[in-house]
Amino acid sequence: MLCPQSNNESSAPSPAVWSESGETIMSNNKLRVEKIGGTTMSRFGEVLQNVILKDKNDIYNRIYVVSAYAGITNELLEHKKTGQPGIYQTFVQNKAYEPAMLNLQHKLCKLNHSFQDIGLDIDKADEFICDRIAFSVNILKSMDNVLGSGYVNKTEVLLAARELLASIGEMHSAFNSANILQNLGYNATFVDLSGWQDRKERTIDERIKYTFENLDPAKTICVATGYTKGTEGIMREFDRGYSEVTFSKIAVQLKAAEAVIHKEYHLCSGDPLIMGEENVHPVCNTNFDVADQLADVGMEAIHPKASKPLEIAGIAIRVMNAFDPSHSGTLMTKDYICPISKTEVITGSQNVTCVEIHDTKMVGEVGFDLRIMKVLEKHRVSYINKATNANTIDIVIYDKDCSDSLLGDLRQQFERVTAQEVAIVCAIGSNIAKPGILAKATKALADANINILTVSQTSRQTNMQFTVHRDHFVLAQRALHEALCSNDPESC
Ligand SMILES: Nc1ncnc2c1ncn2[C@@H]1O[C@H](COP(=O)(O)OP(=O)(O)O)[C@@H](O)[C@H]1O
Ligand SMILES: N[C@@H](CC(=O)OP(=O)(O)O)C(=O)O
Repeated sequence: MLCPQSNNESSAPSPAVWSESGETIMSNNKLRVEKIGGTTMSRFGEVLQNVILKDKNDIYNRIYVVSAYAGITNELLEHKKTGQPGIYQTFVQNKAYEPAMLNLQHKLCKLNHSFQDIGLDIDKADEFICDRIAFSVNILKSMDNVLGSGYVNKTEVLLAARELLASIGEMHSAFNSANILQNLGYNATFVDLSGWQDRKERTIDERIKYTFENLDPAKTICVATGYTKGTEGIMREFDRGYSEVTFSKIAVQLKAAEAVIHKEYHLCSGDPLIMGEENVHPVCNTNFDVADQLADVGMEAIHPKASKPLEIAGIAIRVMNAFDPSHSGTLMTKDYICPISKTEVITGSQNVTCVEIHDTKMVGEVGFDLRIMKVLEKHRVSYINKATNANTIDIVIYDKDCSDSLLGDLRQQFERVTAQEVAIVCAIGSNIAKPGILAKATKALADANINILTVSQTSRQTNMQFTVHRDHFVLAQRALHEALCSNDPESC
């Protein structure tokens, strides 16, 4: 893989100072808050070497915010991509959740054993997770009883159960990681933001402030749970991918110099799984707008609700490949504009539907679109893309949002409403305002014999989006990458 090393050093703000009320009033020019994703956490031996202990003379002033090991939150709640039910769904459906919890306990203890060689104290780790699971089962039983009584609001209790279950995965991985570091002789602290057995009501921000008030990251490596308990409910507000929200809130509160995300891939010029790793190159620099464009089609280099507060606070995000430690990763800053006009990333989604609303009364009717938007709002559906002409509006939405009731409501109001499963492919860049770049993209698709169903680009010129037949998803991305990204990997 080509690794263009551009100038992507972020400029560090000045040192942290805590006020009497505990607020940080100046930036901490040393502190880095670093999030480690679930798949990466499962290879913790490599994380130790490549990330945490990479430079043994510079290990402090780091707060690691960790996700549950790969697949664990899927088992606790439901599969993030397929929706396959986990323990939470078992609880919701009033089925036997206790054996499922014991099964999970067995799995987590087995996972513990896989970390024995890198220093995990198996007895302590097993005791920790078994205690927490036993206690969680008791809470679930109580919730079950309360639900059975019929006196309480079911939605609220189920939400609390979802919070409790979600927290188990991150308690486990954070406890283990701190324990391994301690056993290797480092001063490390398990920072438990799960609010375990804490009766006091705190918001997420209050809990973060309260927990970090008495910690000095300059003297201890902090390993924090990606889950934070708060009165607003991290699951209710953000749901899956919540570790990045904890990560972002810590970075903002402690005024970190940089917020780093360690993943199993670089943010690349194209999906390595589609283009082949050898055909893509890491993106060195980009901006938050590009990150939002990626998230809109499901490639969450960072959760949009996590990136926004960082963007507002002026904290740069660095996305790194934990398994390529010599590469400085992708630096995202607010104002970055690629000095030359070029496409930085090709991405897309094949889980989308194009809803076509055709109505001969549309032409010239002021506010026609508003009626469509009201139906979408009623069904709480956010659209990815919209294309329009005199009598037709096409709206691209995720398949999971295209329900019969949504289509039914649209059909009641408009002449002809059809839905077609499609794919969306995007050519994204902080500076793609170049005459001919759209022509080059459409030519690449035409040369690959791909018919474009809809096309859209705003005048800000950061994202050219094409809707194509779903069968063309892979071919379209390869064609666009070949035409727009393969020739100038060194130029960022
Ligand atoms: N331009 C790209 N660079 C890197 N990965 C990409 C890109 N486009 C799509 N992907 C895919 O996105 C996935 C990572 O996206 P992400 O939302 O972080 O997933 P996860 O939920 O698995 O962490 C990778 O599995 C990769 O196949
Ligand atoms: N484990 C949680 C939180 C999270 O952010 O995980 P990951 O970083 O692996 O996406 C989830 O799957 O939602």
